[in-house]
Amino acid sequence: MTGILRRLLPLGDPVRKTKYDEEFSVEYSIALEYKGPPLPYDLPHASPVVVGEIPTADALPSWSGLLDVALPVIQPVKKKARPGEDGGWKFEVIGLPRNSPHADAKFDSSLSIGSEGSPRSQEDEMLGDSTSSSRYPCESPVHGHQNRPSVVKFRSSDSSGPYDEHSFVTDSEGDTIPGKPKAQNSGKKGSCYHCQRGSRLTGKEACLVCDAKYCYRCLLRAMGSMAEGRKCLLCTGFRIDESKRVSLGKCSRMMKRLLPEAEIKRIMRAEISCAVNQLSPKLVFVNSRPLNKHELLLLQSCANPPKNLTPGYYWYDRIAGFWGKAGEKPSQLITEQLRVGGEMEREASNGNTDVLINGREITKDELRMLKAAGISCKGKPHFWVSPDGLCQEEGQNNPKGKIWEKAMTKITCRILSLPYPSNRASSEREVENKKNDVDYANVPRKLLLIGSENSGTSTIFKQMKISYGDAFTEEERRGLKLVIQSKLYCYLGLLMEARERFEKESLREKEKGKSILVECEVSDSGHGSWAKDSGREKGKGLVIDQSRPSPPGKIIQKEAKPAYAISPKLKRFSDWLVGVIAAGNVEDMVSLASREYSALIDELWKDEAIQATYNRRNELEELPRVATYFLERAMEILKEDYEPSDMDILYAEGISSSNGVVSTNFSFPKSVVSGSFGDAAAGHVDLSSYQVIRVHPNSLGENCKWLEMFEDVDLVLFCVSLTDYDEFFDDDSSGSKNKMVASRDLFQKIVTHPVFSKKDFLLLLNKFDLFEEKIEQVSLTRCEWFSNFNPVISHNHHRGNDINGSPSLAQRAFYYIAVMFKRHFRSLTDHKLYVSPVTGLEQDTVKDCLLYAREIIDWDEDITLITEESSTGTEASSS
Ligand SMILES: Nc1nc2c(ncn2[C@@H]2O[C@H](COP(=O)(O)OP(=O)(O)OP(=O)(O)O)[C@@H](O)[C@H]2O)c(=O)[nH]1
Ligand SMILES: [Mg+2]
Repeated sequence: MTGILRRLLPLGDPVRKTKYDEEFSVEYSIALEYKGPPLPYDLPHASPVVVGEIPTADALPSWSGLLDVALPVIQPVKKKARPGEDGGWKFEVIGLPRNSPHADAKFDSSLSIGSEGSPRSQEDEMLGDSTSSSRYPCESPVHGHQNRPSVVKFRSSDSSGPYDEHSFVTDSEGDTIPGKPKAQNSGKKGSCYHCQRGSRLTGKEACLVCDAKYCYRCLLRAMGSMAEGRKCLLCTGFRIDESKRVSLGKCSRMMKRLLPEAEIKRIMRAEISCAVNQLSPKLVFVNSRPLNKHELLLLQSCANPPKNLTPGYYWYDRIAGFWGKAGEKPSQLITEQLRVGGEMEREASNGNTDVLINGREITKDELRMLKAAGISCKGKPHFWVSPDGLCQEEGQNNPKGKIWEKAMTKITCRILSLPYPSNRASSEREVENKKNDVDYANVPRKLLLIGSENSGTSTIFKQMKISYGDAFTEEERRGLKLVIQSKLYCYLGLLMEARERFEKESLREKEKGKSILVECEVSDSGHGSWAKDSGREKGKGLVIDQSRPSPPGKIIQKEAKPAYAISPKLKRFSDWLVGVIAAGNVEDMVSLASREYSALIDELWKDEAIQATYNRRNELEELPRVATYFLERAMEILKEDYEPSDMDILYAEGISSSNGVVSTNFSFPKSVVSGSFGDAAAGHVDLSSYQVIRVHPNSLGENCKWLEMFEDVDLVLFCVSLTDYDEFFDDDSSGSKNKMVASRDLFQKIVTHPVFSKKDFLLLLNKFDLFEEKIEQVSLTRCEWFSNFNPVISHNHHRGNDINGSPSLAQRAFYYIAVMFKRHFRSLTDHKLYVSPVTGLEQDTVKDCLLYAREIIDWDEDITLITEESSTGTEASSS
């Protein structure tokens, strides 16, 4: 033991951050401080949790969590209901994670927020004892915590996986997700963990985290809105019990009886897609090495991925594609040649036959399978097996036969539970092999798509995928839906901020004495109702005679209500929304409680002040153009059952919420034979497959170190937004920095990275459509790098070629920029830079880029071939 943990103190009072309406959920932010012996790490802050759905009287924002591996589990136990008092949460230490250096530390068993370590208050007493039936969900004897001792002993884990069930793991983004021990039922065996009624035979649903099981009547009370799927309220935010991963998204009959279909769909989707429930790469060991997030992604997104991948130790034969659990025979044939995990060891599958396949000693069952395939194993040979099953002894060019060709192999594999390639895959391979003896000839050409922030790489990637790649999966669509909905809230937030600005402006105008008059129609009661097209300024001193009543129906002028003002209720909501956006919590809010707000959003969007702000959107620089596309359909998009169309996906700002590495595969003719892109049916066409991998610069790590992952790409597509030339951002080192110059710097970093020293680069100068508009308004010389741009402009010039056929201003500027990049590239390398204009939102221009990319790759391969042939020719003649 290293010391005694005295108490957890709040850093100031818990703050009720925002509360904008009684009937909606409340958000709290709590910060706790550790007072004790020094710890070797920083304490994370508790993140606010929004609890949706629970009615006000019972609303109890629940938060519970491990502060860190070595700190105790704490959870709120009671709300002090003193009127006019904010917060007032009492916390109780309920246990310690295993392996904690403080495992035998002593705790104050009840710790109060707001009044340090105070004993139970009168209010506590009034609210009742936590051991009896309670008013709040988390006070109830869920998990059997009703008689909480100061330190709870956890049941030890029986898991043999590479993780400690209660420790923290990092998710795919490197964030820490706490685990939780199994709940213990304090009632009789087999009863509901909540009401403690029923028996083993009573239907129950289990929490994915702590495995507490609830009966039909208690399920919703215990699990609330199930924002992360089937988890108790107190388990929200915790990672799931890995043994339950296979049941993610699989709905039980009880849930079907309990909830409407749409609700079940939402819950199941949340369960599969929410960030905390994702498999952590660090828990998957391949050939004795834990994966990183890129490797896990590669493994999960390959053509033939491992089925039901859960944390554990696996071995993988990269050459033939065999995959199995460590120490066991192969269970599957997955896509070969994936760069994941470490090197396969001889003992990987615990074989004891002295016969080796690709360096692994095979098991007895595999030996039987080889015999059934007619492959002689006399003399304990070491085989080299290719993905198509071609078997030859190491170091000899003498094929022993193909494993998968014999009918007996299939039967033997069935009997011995060994993997066998699926019909489709094996027949495809045969066709391919017949077509071309070299098996690796059709390995996809890899294109790496990268560019600085906002350059349009995700739009181009999506355009490629929609047009030629594999369709978006259900999961990808769900991710995109979250991206679209979150961005929509951000656009609304921007409008709110602008509204406030406009309101202040108009008040200032008013103070100066200018009044705004609007036309309105007199109603039956003699009052004027506001006309829709309000806002004509009439100047100072225009007096309206209010004493003479006007007849109904007559159009009169009256002073406008303060423009851009909104009701207090909308103002509260607006402030709250802006706060959520500023705190970067939009996605959580969308996935947890979005539908609670739809009525308010509807009201807000229809409000005159917001509409008036929206009508001035051209003045809002920070509001992207695509915002219009989504805002006009706000209500449709924020609905629960909204399914984004391909167009919505294309216009969305991003590909997934994590913005990590994404890839797509497609095929199109190898050379320009058919004349039609991707048209395999037109005549004899040699198809090549391609893979486009899009990487966000933020995920490249310090000094772009992750670029090493892409050493095998055939072409780098570097994307630059042409409209960046007059845009600036605040840079830590150099103050305000031009975005085009920043793009050039990133380009230089990538071009000069050692793994790319011999790579071809195709520069995509994107957003040509916007550039054409901008260049007419803003000179290219706004960017210091382009200060020499001085085109001779014809008098007849207009957009597109002028009437004499000479290039337009935009085209000249484009060529100039292209030349500047080419010169820069030349100064860094000894080869040529290819450049293409593109408009990411237009399919044709993206298609042209792909055709160009194909030509560069094909041409490069031809040149290599010619060079190789001529050099072997020279050798032959000289010898
Ligand atoms: N008009 C127009 N807009 C474009 C074009 N390409 C991209 N955009 C828009 O520009 C914005 C940024 O594009 P993205 O594709 O998200 O850019 P990105 O490189 O993925 O940027 P980050 O993910 O923010 O780093 C989006 O709103 C796109 O809709 C284009 O060619 N023309
Ligand atoms: Mg983007």
